[in-house]
Amino acid sequence: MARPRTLFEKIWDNHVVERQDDGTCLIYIDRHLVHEVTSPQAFEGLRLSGRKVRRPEATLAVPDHNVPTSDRSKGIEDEESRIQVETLSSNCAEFGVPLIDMNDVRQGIVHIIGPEQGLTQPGMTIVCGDSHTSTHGAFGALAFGIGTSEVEHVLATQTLIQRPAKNMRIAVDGALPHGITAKDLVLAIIGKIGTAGGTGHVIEYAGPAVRGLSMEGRMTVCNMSIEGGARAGLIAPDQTTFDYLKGRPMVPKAGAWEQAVAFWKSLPSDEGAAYDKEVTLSVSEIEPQVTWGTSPEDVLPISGVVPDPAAIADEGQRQGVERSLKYMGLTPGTRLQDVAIDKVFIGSCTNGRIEDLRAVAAIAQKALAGGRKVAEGVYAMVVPGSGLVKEQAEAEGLDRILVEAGFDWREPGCSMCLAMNADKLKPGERCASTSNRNFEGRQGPGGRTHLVSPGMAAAAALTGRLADVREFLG
Ligand SMILES: CC(C)[C@H](C(=O)O)[C@@H](O)C(=O)O
Ligand code: SF4
Repeated sequence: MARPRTLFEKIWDNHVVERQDDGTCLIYIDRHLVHEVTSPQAFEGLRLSGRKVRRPEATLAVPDHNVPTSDRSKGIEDEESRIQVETLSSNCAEFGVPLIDMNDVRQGIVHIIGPEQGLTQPGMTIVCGDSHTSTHGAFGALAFGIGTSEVEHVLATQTLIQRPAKNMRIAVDGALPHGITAKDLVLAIIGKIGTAGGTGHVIEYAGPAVRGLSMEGRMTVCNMSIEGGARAGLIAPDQTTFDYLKGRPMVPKAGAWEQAVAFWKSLPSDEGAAYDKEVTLSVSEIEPQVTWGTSPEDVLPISGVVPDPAAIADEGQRQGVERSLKYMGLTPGTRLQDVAIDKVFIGSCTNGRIEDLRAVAAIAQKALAGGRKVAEGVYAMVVPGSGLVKEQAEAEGLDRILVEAGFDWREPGCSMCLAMNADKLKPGERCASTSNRNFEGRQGPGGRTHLVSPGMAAAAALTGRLADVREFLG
């Protein structure tokens, strides 16, 4: 009998074009997503060497990082951003690459539109010049970020030179308690394994708590694999996956659909497949999570207090925490729930999907019923992950609830996840954010980021401090 293989090994084996003695492989790439930040030099490289794009139909481009989230009819005010976005358009026109442009209703964050359009499918290899390409692993696709020179290589050849990653399995037991989401789950995982925990590995998430997640939740988990140091995240495809994909524009139709599903069902890891590293976590007791420092692993339950560096024996670690607290403007021992915030950012490829916006609107509606709105002095923005997410939210009336409750309803894009557009924190401002990185300056120079789930971000907006979302749930 054949050796039992993991999901990762199956996808890898299916895509090897050539294997060298040292294990390095040339692998075939099924889909290539492109955005404006990491593609200009790649197209320039093609131009200089007189090469074409090998498979334009397997490539899809969209501007997301530099687009404004305010009215777009006047174009982009910031010159650098405007040039980035215009360059993407002209490169796509020149090389015949399909483009969803800024004014197309399907425009959005690259990792939101791939799944939405059905470009992302189980068993595929998917790359993009962006670290959060790991998001697509939620569908059981091997998806990872690449650098600009690799973007050029894939554009020119539809292949990539890679060494196989190691296999890591994270099994999540139990069921998520009421009010606890995929975001809390992945933050808790990173808190446990650390930001280097997955280094050199592809993480396969398994266990009942993962199986019980919606596709949106699975994307949130896989999205942050990169923050746990992993090359990619993977979740075996199942009925939840097939139901999400069915009928999407780019998935196989009619007879080809049944064939595709039959193949997808062969992908999950075999019984007895070996992993290089295994971690088990139980979530039945976990609380909503919130980061206090400048790394995603600096995470605690909302009932916690700001850690005290004096209690840390290791000098390097102690200095790291001291530096984080200084940057974050936090005092050891402060209850996290007493930390006042200035801004709230709801969006990003981690939490900018329809389910996320529904969770926020549900809390806003409860608050409104109790006569509450976004707290005095707090600015809370909601940035849908794509134009289609925005349209869906508006069809459900979520925007009206949010606006009535005092939230700002914006146009889709990366926005204040990394502040490459006009949406930025001012120095010293503190933000509850549904994004994935709380690095120094990530949301604007001197800005302070606390990573939370959408419900927690809504609770922070309504109370003006880091708050426990469960206070708002019946
Ligand atoms: C700009 C881009 C290259 C970057 C990434 O690779 O992830 C960005 O999307 C981010 O989230 O930091
Ligand atoms: S939303 Fe944030 S994390 Fe996602 S691609 Fe954009 S900048 Fe990167």
